[in-house]
Amino acid sequence: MEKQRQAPLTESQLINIYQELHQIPELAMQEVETHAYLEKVVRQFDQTNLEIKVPDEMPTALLVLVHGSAPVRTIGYRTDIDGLPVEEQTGLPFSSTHPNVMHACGHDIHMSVALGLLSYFASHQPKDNLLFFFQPAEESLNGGKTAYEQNVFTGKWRPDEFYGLHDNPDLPVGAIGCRMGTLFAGTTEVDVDFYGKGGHAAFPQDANDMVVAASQFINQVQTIVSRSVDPIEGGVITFGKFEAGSIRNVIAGRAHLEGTIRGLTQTMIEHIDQRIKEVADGIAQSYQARVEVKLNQGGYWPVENNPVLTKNFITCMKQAKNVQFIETQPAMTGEDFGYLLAKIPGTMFWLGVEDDSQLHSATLKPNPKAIWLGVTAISGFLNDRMNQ
Ligand SMILES: CC(=O)N[C@@H](CCC[C@H](N)C(=O)O)C(=O)O
Repeated sequence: MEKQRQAPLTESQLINIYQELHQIPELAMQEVETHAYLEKVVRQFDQTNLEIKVPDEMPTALLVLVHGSAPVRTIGYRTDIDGLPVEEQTGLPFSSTHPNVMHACGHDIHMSVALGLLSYFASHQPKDNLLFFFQPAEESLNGGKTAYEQNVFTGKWRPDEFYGLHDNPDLPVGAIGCRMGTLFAGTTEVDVDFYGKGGHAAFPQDANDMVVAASQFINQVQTIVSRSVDPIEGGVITFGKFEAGSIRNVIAGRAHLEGTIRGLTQTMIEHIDQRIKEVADGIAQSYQARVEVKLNQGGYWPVENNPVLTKNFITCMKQAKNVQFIETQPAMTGEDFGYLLAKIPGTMFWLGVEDDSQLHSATLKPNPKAIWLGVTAISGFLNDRMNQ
């Protein structure tokens, strides 16, 4: 018989938590205030079946194990906790209080859902063990991979299967989206540095202008996806950062570019990586410049949903009376949960937050009603899974 304990968090308490978390976004591996907030909330739950671990190797991570009543497995639930270097422009009364940092990817929604689930299972002891992993550094620095490599998931802290969500502004509020196979792309971070010769703006013949070389490079890489990638498979190359020069009348001797490459298979990512290097070398040669290309995939592997667990997840969500389930297409967003799913089988899925703004936008305003709907849908699934 399940023992009733202290009441789980209510919808309005969870929305309040979301608004408080929204105000304190922090960048990858710097999530000190967020970590303290999460730990404070978790310690207010009924502790009877809870065990908390803060790994020495990753002090902003938080693991909470809910001991089951008759466990046959440990089910993992992962949420990311970091923000982005974006200056918020939502005008919300609970906007970020941290200059130039914002929860522009909805990780505040993710954390609130996880806390809702955890508070529910702290009050209603699950049958299986449940492991909640509050993961730092999803947006950069691949916190998932780092945690795995630092043996955070050892012994009783290793889940047998892993689940995690990402919010989606294009889906109706509270809808659950998922698909068999690849959900998200793999990504590679790419840095390109062109080195030439600075000089006076008036004497271009004595200099070697890297604004021109890097601009040509940017134009030419646009042809990689349009001319070297199978259109049915697709791929993405975006350079979001271009730095060169210091003043109008000095020719820049250096240009620095930062971008991201995306593909739905590892083969495609490696193909695009190779073409980037070739284009950069060609530009360097034609402009008599030197170029350095650095590619780093880290843990951003394609997010491959496990066939058996995902079929079960989709079936359960489709059958749930209170859940709107939508079968989605693969997306070119990246996620270091892809690395964890390559090590531990599981499923990633979307939670609709219905908004006109896109992820990573300064005006993103996810609909907070998604939190309660998400908690209801996912706790239903987890209870279902534990009875199989
Ligand atoms: C869901 C989402 O937006 N994820 C990020 C993941 C970052 C990937 C990595 N830092 C890169 O840029 O390659 C995304 O940008 O898709």
